Amino acid sequence: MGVEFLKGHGTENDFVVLPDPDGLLDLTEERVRALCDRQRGLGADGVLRVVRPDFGPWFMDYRNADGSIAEMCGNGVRVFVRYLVSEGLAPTGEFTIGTRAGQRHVIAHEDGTVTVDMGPARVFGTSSTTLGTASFDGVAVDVGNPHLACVTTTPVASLDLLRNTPVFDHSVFPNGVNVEFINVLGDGALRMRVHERGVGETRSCGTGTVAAVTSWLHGTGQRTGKATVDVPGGQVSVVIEEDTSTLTGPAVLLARGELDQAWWDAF
Ligand SMILES: N[C@@H](CCC[C@H](N)C(=O)O)C(=O)O
Repeated sequence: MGVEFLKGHGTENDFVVLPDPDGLLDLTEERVRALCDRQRGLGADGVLRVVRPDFGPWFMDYRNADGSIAEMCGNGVRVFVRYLVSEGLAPTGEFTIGTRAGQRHVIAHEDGTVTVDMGPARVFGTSSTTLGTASFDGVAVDVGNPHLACVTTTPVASLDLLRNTPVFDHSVFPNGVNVEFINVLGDGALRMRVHERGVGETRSCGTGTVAAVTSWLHGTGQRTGKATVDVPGGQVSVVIEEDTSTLTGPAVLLARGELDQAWWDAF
């Protein structure tokens, strides 16, 4: 028997899902890197290991494509929830899951979309980033994981995030940072591109969209509000409240199979 896997995505932020209810898989950094590699592995932005702890709700063990561990992944939660519901491990409707950033209340809707209570989005300062020769000012936002969310009038479609890696201030972000570039399309309508810590550019980042809306509101002197966020992989909706935030968007499972045991054992 090989290792069971599924492949899924949330607005094209894609994940390998590894069901591991009893926590038996030895998910090393090297295995994560191999799984996420788009040539020698299945290819993904990250891995979601599905674990059932002795106490408490199903736990999402999230890993970035480079093998690093992150506290939270908003798109990952939606895909994780879709997996639990499709397997009959959780009901359509409301329940709670565990993440490294704490427990998250979710709603699995009948139409396949998922709403995630993302917890508070906390502004903890301002900073800037350099991309190539251009500099962007932004707001530092903690959504369980760190973000630098930069609202800019430079069309985000024109940015070269493939050849350029955002340079950031390590004294503000000692553990690295996810960097968002945001255009305001209208009241309550944003467009975003993102360079994720531990991955590179992705086609969507759920926590990043929450940071983006928080940054836009902050810039307009508001603490609460809502917006849709267009990302290269689709669109999500974000609501920012005083004490918490929610993210709603699609979640897709597209394949399942078995990893060859010899391939797994090679790492
Ligand atoms: N794509 C995720 C965020 C994943 C973690 C991030 N790369 C980090 O290191 O903090 C999302 O949808 O939120």
